[in-house]
Parts: sequence; structure tokens; C-alpha cells
Amino acid sequence: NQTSEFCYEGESAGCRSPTTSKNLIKGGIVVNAHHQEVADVYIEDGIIVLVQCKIKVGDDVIVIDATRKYVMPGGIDPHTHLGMEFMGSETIDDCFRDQAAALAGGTTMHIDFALPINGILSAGFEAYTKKARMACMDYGLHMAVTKWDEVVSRDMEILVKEKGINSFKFFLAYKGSFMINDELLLKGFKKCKTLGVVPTVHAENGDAVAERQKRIFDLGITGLEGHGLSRLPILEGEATSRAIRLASFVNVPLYVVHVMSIDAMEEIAKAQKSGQEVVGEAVVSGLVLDDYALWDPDFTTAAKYVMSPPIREAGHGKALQAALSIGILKLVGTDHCTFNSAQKALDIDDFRKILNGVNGIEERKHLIWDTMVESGQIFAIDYVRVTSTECARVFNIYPRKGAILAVSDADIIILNPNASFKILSSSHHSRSDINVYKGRKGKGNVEVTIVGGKVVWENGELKVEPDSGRYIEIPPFGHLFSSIGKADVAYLSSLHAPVH
Ligand SMILES: NC(=O)NCCC(=O)O
Ligand SMILES: [Zn+2]
Repeated sequence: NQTSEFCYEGESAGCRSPTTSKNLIKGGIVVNAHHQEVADVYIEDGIIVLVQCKIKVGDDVIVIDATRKYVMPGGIDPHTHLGMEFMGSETIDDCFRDQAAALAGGTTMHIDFALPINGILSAGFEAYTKKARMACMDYGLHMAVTKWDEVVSRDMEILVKEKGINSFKFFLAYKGSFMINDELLLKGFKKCKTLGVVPTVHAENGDAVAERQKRIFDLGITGLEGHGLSRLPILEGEATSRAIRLASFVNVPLYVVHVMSIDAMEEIAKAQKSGQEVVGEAVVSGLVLDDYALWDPDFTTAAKYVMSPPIREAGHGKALQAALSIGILKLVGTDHCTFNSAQKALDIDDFRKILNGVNGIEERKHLIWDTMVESGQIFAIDYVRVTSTECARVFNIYPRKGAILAVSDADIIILNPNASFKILSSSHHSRSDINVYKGRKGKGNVEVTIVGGKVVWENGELKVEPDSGRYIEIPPFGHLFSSIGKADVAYLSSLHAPVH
């Protein structure tokens, strides 16, 4: 029984009784992305009804004291791979387990990447829906596009209009599997524009990576240092620049996932300066880790750090933190994609075959608080923005998600800035025996997680219920599209020629 370590509603005397439909969070510092104030938050039937000072309630309401603590919207992770089949293996945790871990870390929604099956988008969507049957938190989906034909084009339309997908992912890396060429990228961008949905790119030049991988391997470098040596920052910068320029050519917004290098970040900054709508996503690993361990002679130690684009050498992370604090990078995800040490060690003689992916869904909120807020680089309101609200805005689910406002879903965390956290692979909620953040400690602890008005994490105890999470359909034409029409009109009038 994969979920037996968690306490289910109704199964254990230690659990809070089934959903109480009325809660009051009392006396905390309520933080939204635009404002913070001391207030109470009153919740009924999973929805925030009132945010105000000194709300009076009856005896039927459960009161949660949040004095001197921060009351914030639950985290939203824009980039996860739960229960993912990848490079011939499947991640160690299923959706339920990963989501339970997320809740323990203060994340109450994620947007996962569904992959097509044999290039067929609708099949990939159906498969994901089945995989997520046990979901214990709300989730949305991005869908990857890995080939192009009439069926793919039609499926994109159906997924947007009937299934609540509002973003598609294009891989410029992983030659021979997910990678697409520029012709497909252009077709995909144009289709996204017509549908009013966000194109996202994994930006590494897959041809050049494959070429350099061969060269490094032929030089006799078979160990994991070869991973970083072949997936260079310049190749991330090139692909980022290419995607940005092609998005500008089509006049569509662009979302660059997991920005890992100064090279890519500077391309994004340049485009933003010229007025282009480009969203850069940081991930926790890129912000707080460096690639030193890839040279570790112990394979298991090095293997924990392998993801793509790679975790970079010291210096990139600090620069990415600065970019996050001044808004070049707009939000933080995880790229959570967890394999255990045995899976990572399936092919130890060829760095090209190692499973790519690191954990982070449980650790993100703590690490970003400590790294960015505790260090003085951003304030609590910015923290809410980069770990929750901005994702809701970009993907058009604000203010239902990402806010503590009357009408928002009651997905809320209580963070104690004076408490501390320590990350251990023995106490994390993943089934994996490894954790790339193992041993990290810092200030700021998520003491309570409330999802849909229900307390699911409190006093270090998780009380989750399978099948309590919902698939959140996301509508197209979010705010990123607000100036696209004007730019098209400007383009047509700039032609100085009669047009139909
Ligand atoms: N990033 C990574 O290494 N694994 C997950 C797949 C992807 O996002 O490229
Ligand atoms: Zn990813």
C-alpha cells in the first residue's frame, strides 16, 4: 500500500474529523503579492469568504491561531513531472505521493507536464488523467508537442477548447526523443497564438549537445562530469535566444522553463527590455545549488545532481537569484522529477544515459524563503508573488488561486519565520533514498497547510485523502495576450502596402 504511511480521513483517531466547513485563521500577518496586513481569514466550504480584522464567529467554527506568523496563499509549482515515464524509467513516486510531499512543504497546487503518447496529445492527456485519479491536491496541465501533423494541430485545439489546457511545451533538447526543429517550433508558436495559449520552451540546443556529448565521451570522459561539460551554458543561451526571436517573429508571448544560466537569463532580460512578453522561470536547483558534486568520485552523490539543463558552476545561481529579485525571472518552480539512487545507477558507464531529474516539490517553499527572504533579497510579498501569485497570473487562474482574497480557494499556508527547517532524506515524504538538498537547514517553517479549507499538514503530521484533488481547467487568453493584438495591428500598418 503506497499511501499507508499517511493518515486518511476517518481511518485514524489521530486525524482531524472530516471536513469542517468553517475555519477562522486568527491574528496572522496575511500576505498577498500586493499587500500585507494583520487580519483574520474566514473560510466556508473551501472558499475564503472574508479577510478582515477581528472577525467574530460562532462555536461551530474551528479557530487556528496564527499570531506572529505569516498567512499566505499556498504555493503553486509551475513545473513538475509527477509519475513521469522518462528515458525508459518511471519516477519513483506516483502522483499521490508527490502531491502529499508537496502539501507537507506548503505547495497546494502544481502544473504538471503531460507527455503525448507516440506523439498523440489526446492519448497523453487521457493517460495523465488516469494517473492522477488519486490526486490529493489541485493540479493543472501543460501538454508537450513532440511532432507535427493535422492530428496534433486539431488535438491542440480540442485540449484548449474542451479540456482546460492553456500552455504547450516545446523541447529544443533531447535529440532523438522529444526534440523538435525550428519548423515545428514556428508551427507550434503560430497555433498557440491563434488559441491564446502560452508556448513554453525547454531551451538547449539539442544538436550541439549531442555533438559535444560524443566528443566528451570519445575523449574517455564517461562519468557524470561529462553531463555538465556537454550541456554548456552557451547552448542554453543560444536556444533561449532562438526561441525568443522566433516568438517575436510570430508575435506570441513566450515562457522559458528552468532558466539555469546567466547566458539564458541575459537573453530574457534583453528581450524584456525591448518590450517583448517573455517570462523566465527559475527553479530551486538552479538558484541554490552548484555543479561541484558532478565531479564527485562517488557516483550516487554525483547522480543526485543530474538534471537538464545542468546545475551550473558557482556564480550562475547567485546571478539568477539577483534576476529573480529584480523581476527578470518572474517565478520559481522545481522541475521536480525524482528517481532513486538505484534508478540513477542503471547505466553508470555512460553519462549520456543517466536519468535526468532532481527533487524539490517538498523543499521549494522552505529553500526560497531562506535563500531569498531570510537573506534580505526579497520581502514576504515578493515571496508570495514568485512562489504562488505569478504562476496563477501567467497561467490565468488568478485570483481563484495565488491569493488570499474573498472568492479565492482556501489554499493557505501558515509560515513561522522564527522556526527553522532541516531537510533529511530520512524524513522527507518521497519514497526516494536520495535528496539533492539533504542536510540543508534554514529559517522559516511551513507549520500548517490548508487545502480547500481543510488542514492537511499540522504539527508535522500529514492528513491527506486520495481523490480529494481536482483537475483545474485553465482558460486561454490570459494577461500575457493583452498587447498581442495591438502589436499585430502595428505590424500590418508598418508594411506600407495594401493588405487584406
Ligand atoms: N529536467 C530534467 O532533468 N528532467 C525532467 C525533464 C525536463 O524537464 O527536461
Ligand atoms: Zn521539466
